[in-house]
Amino acid sequence: MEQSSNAAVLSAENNQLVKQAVQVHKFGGSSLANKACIERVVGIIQQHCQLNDIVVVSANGNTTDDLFAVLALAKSGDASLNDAILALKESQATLIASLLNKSSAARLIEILDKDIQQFLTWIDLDIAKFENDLLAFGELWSARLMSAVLNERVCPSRYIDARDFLVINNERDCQVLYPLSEKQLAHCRQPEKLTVVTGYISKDADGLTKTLGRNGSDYSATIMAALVRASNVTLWTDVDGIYSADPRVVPHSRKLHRLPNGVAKELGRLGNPVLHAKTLQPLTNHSTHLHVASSFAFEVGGTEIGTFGQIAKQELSVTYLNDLLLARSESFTGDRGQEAAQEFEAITYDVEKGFIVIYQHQQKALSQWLACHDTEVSFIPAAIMATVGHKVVEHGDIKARYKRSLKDANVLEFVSSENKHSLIAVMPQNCTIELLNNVHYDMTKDARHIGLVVAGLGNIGQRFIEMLPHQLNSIHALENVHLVGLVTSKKALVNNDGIDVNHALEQFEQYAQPYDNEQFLSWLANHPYDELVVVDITPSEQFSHLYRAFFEQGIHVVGANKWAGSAPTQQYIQLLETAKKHQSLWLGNTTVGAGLPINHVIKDLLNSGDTITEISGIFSGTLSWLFENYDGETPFSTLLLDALNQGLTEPDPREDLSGRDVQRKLLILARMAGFELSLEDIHCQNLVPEALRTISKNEFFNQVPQLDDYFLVQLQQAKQQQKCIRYIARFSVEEEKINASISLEQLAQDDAFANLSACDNIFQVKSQWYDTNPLIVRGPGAGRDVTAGGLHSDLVSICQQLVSRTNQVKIKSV
Ligand SMILES: NC(=O)C1=CN([C@@H]2O[C@H](COP(=O)(O)OP(=O)(O)OC[C@H]3O[C@@H](n4cnc5c(N)ncnc54)[C@H](O)[C@@H]3O)[C@@H](O)[C@H]2O)C=CC1
Ligand SMILES: N[C@@H](CC=O)C(=O)O
Repeated sequence: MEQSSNAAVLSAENNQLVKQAVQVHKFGGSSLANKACIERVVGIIQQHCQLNDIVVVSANGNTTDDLFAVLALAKSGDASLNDAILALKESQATLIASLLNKSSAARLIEILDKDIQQFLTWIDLDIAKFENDLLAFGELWSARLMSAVLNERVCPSRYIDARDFLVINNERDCQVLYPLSEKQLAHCRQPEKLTVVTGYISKDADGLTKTLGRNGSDYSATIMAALVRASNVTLWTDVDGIYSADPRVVPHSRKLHRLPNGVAKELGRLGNPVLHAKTLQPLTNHSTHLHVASSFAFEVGGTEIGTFGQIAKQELSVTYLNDLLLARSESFTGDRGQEAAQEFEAITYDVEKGFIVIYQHQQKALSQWLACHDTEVSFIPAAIMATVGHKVVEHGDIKARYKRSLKDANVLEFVSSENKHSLIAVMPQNCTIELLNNVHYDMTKDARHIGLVVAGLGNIGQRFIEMLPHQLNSIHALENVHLVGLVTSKKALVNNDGIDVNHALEQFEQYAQPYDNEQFLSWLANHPYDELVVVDITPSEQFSHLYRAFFEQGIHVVGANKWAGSAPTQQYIQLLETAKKHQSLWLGNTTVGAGLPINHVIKDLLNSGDTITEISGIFSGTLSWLFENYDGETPFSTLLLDALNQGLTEPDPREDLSGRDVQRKLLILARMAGFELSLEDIHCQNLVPEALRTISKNEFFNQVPQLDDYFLVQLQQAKQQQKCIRYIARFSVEEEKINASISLEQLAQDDAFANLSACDNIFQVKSQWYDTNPLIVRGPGAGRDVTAGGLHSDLVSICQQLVSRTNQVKIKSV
């Protein structure tokens, strides 16, 4: 088979990456179940691994179960043993032949034959002595095959049987003898070959094969990370992360993008199906981050476990463990109770009340332990349900909510865990799926973390930020909104743990860094929130070109920027389609009339079945303000600079005077009203003299008095006829013919468009229902407060819509 283009990255001669920190990638059995799965994994390795990384593998698919079955048949002397061994051999041989070229396959099948012979010899001798050796074949075959496939298709690779270096004390504790294992591993690794290591197996000091127990391969991966001081471990599995409850039974569980170490450990201890407490043990002493990601959807971001700030610390999850025992005894009080809890790694306990909760299989051992203490004990079947979150026991409100949500359940005991990360309810019956769903709903219904990125910190952007603290504190829909990014044309400040909204602009000044769009988009693609909203308060066409990439990533946009809404027709339609396809929301109400609700009016008429036939009025706050104030006494140019200083005009006021700004607004409204047209279809009278159109903005300001004569003449001519001048936009449809124009008109002094407060916009809408007596929306159409306020209104509206969204759980088996 041909090598992929990525193979070069991993080839020995051309490897630039060897010196980067080592990463460990672990692939579980379901990720390696068949040819297609293994090929997917090879693709992941090509994309995500460097040559000096370590790949840890579990046994392919159900191989371990099959080996256990063979073991059981061998022990019982069942007649079907030979058939079972043959079937196992066949399935391995088929897998090998499907993935490798003929000669490599033949070589591996020959070794497989020898392994099977070895099986048979052990069975003849005494299989009970070789149980672990037999089970170890699952991982051994898997590692051997993966390494051969990598050698053939990707890069030089070598597999290592973990028993050649990994030594543990015993199977019960599985404590690694680190110095010895580290030394032995160093001998086994070859730097120019990608190492594939068997998960799940190890040996003890006597050289006997030992397994690492349930989910042992995950533990193998983190042990490997500790041995080589890896920067990162990725557990590639069949779920795309850790959820706030088991997503197989709680469909509305949320993915937890980032989990603090302590919380993850507690979750593992209390029954999370993906994480196991043992897995996290080797990572406690150094700064390795752990990722859980799906090998079936590797483009979807998984869960990162490590050290994080405030936002990640707010996450809550609900977990449970059934089939436990609640043991009560005098011996479980005081120091002796502590001792028992430690000895049996109690799930929970209370030394004042004298109880501990353990697994049912521990009953015998606990009874033996108690026998020496000569005290009464009572055992009752029990289950626990826990709400887990960073220091959750310190939050009285969460505690109260948890108790309320369990008020109808028969809870025997509530316990706050010692590490403070869980509130545990002990119940005398197994926890039902229904109870789990109800409690999960109660505990997490408000949890939906929304990241907010603000692009543009000028005139309007700064006001938006100033208003933000009050908004976040007072609007319920914004409860879980976190400011995480600030962007201008030159610099960006991004903080996954949140930017202090009260000092956002100062922090931007202090910490923002130069950036480029690629960096920005790559950060957005990997953001750790349930949703991300970008608020575009730039005047930039270039920034509007990023919308498509935003939408492709499911990011929502609130825009004051008029470029995207008035883009060429095909581009605009494509944007709408992309947003729809990826369920991205896009609101741009401030692009027309600042905060005025003209967009709501038009949408409502259309949604109700009306047909719009005309839209006309004054759509420029700047030009409204100028012509309402211009009486020929103060020069027009002085007024223009005044409007600029009040924040009414576009950053370059020629956008207003040229009619371009109004042209865009008319186009946006006409599109909203359901018509397909482009800027070129709108005839526009440009009020900027030719000589001032193409010069720089600064030069324009120097020469701005050149405007004065023209406007004085226009005003005088109008006055001679007892009229005034106003810049009017008109759009109408007659027998499917569209007329759209913008021009300086002379209006009678009592015209509806001639008597506005300075800066007001007026929108006159005619429709089938509002025909002879048109509908009018009027009010301030520009300015810092109304525009920033309008943007906040859009943000609230998006967040309200997002609250009702449920997560798409991506699990292979669901
Ligand atoms: N002034 C008003 O009353 C209204 C303004 N608007 C719109 O609000 C937007 C902002 O206007 P102002 O605040 O007056 O502009 P401004 O010029 O004061 O500020 C613009 C900001 O955008 C940033 N920026 C420019 N290009 C960028 C890029 N490519 N990437 C990232 N950031 C970029 C600049 O660094 C600056 O921080 C404009 O689109 C304007 O049309 C909309 C409704 C009303
Ligand atoms: N410059 C614009 C600002 C709002 O879009 C205007 O004056 O209307």
